[in-house]
Parts: sequence; structure tokens; C-alpha cells
Amino acid sequence: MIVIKVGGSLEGSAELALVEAVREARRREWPVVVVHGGGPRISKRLRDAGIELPFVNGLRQTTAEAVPHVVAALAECNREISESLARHGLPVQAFADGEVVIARDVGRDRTGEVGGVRVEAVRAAAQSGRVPVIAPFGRDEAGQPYNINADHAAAQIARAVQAPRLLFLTDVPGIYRDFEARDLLLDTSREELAMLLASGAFSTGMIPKVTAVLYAAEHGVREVWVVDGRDQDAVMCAALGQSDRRAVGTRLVGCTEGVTA
Ligand SMILES: Nc1ncnc2c1ncn2[C@@H]1O[C@H](COP(=O)(O)OP(=O)(O)O)[C@@H](O)[C@H]1O
Ligand SMILES: CC(=O)N[C@@H](CCC(=O)OP(=O)(O)O)C(=O)O
Repeated sequence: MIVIKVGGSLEGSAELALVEAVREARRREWPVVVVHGGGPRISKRLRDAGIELPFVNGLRQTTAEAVPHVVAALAECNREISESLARHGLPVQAFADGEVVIARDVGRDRTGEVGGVRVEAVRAAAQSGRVPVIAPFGRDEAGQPYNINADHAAAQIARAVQAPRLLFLTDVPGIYRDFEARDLLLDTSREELAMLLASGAFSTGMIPKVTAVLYAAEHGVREVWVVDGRDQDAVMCAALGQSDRRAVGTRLVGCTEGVTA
């Protein structure tokens, strides 16, 4: 099973790359799970509602008042991705209502973390030949929704389904060692990423993404990629786990010091 996280930053522009990658994986009988974000869409909804929320380390500090807007924006993103896959003949099962992620209260109001994953529902959908399309927010035991970062959700879902490969599709070609210099990491290691994270090389949404990459690699996901979702070659290369480095993107192979191309 492979997990593909579609960044909200892409706003639909990864459609073709996603469809082709899912098709190719299914041809090889690898089930695919899609997890999506929706940061910009959430921001727009909140702006329209006159709600302003700060981000701390890339995480939106969410209030109870903001939660319905977060849920509505994510449901909209979920519908768009699900409809796009279905339009291309790929059967889907949408999880747009916090059915998969069990939220954990971490004392940051309605910004939660992943406390668990309802993996049976995801497996059942995948086993019946459908592509689960999962919105990242979660509910606690009482059914209360919490806003959860989509990268964190994707990493936890990849761990829970024991996926050997996790892809993050985003709006940059990968993780930059130095953003200003556009110095792209190709093959990297946990040590290198942890060192760069600690040194402040990442800002905004790249902080939770790198945290999620590290979490996945430390919890059994063998191969983690961060690639530009608009670059069909890069997405395909990552989906198939090809070591051919003509296509650009950052790759972390778990439990190694980094691999050569
Ligand atoms: N070192 C870095 N390398 C790459 N991107 C970075 C880095 N630091 C910050 N970023 C920002 O992270 C953004 C991607 O994160 P985010 O906006 O959350 O995307 P997504 O919605 O795809 O998850 C990039 O557009 C870039 O502006
Ligand atoms: C807690 C938190 O920050 N939640 C995120 C959820 C969406 C998300 O992560 O979307 P991207 O993949 O586009 O970043 C948010 O409110 O933006």
C-alpha cells in the first residue's frame, strides 16, 4: 500500500499527476491511500468569516469558533479530489468527516494531534478496490472535531497501514537545505533532516512536513518522498520508488545514512 498526501497548496494542480500515479500503482496491484490538506482553502474561509488565527511552528492555532470553517473547507477539498479521481474512472471512498483520524487533545484548544487511526475502515476500502480519500481532521472519543495538520495525519496513517512508501506532493520541488539558495536535498537521511530542522532551515508548512517525514521514517515507512505535485515525472518516479534520479524530489530511505542514486 502506498500513501500519497496531496498538499492544499496545490489547489487542484496535481490532478493529472495524481491520477496517473494512482493508475500506475493499481496496475501493479498496489493499493493507494490518498490523504489531503487544504491550508489555503481553510485560510480563505476563515478570512471570509472574519477569523484570524496565528500559526505556531506551521500549525494553525484553532479555536472552537473556527472549527466548522476548517471542517467545511476540508470537506470541499475532499470532494474535489474524490470527484476528480472518480471522473478518471478510479473508484474512491471518501472519508471527509473525521472518521479515520482519532484526535488527541494536546492542550492547544482545538488544534489536535493524531491519537490513533481507524485502520480497519481504510483497509476495507482499499481491499475492496477503492481509493480511500482522507481529510486530515480528527474527532475525539466524544466526537468533537479537532484541526490536525495533514502532513502529521498522513505520516500516522502510513504507519498504521504499514505502508512501505509515503509521498508528500507539494508546491516546491522538494525540501531545500537552504530555501533562499534553492539548494535542494535529493537523497537525505534522518540525521541530516533532524539537524536542518533543529538549525531552523525550515519555516511555515515545511516544519510539520519535515516532522512528518521523520516520524514516518522512524516508524517503519521505508521510503518517504517530497515532490512537486505539478511535476508528473517526479510524482510517477516517487510513486514507483524509482531510484533513477532524473526526476527531481527529496527522498529519505528509512534506517540508512542516505542512499546514493
Ligand atoms: N526549506 C524549505 N524547503 C522547501 N520549502 C520550504 C522550506 N521552508 C519553507 N518552505 C515552504 O513550505 C511550503 C510547503 O509547505 P505547505 O505550504 O504547508 O505546503 P502543502 O500545502 O503542500 O503541504 C513551500 O511552499 C515553501 O514556501
Ligand atoms: C493544525 C493545522 O495546521 N491544520 C491544517 C490542516 C490543513 C493542512 O494541513 O493543509 P496543508 O496540507 O495544505 O498544509 C490547517 O489548518 O491548515
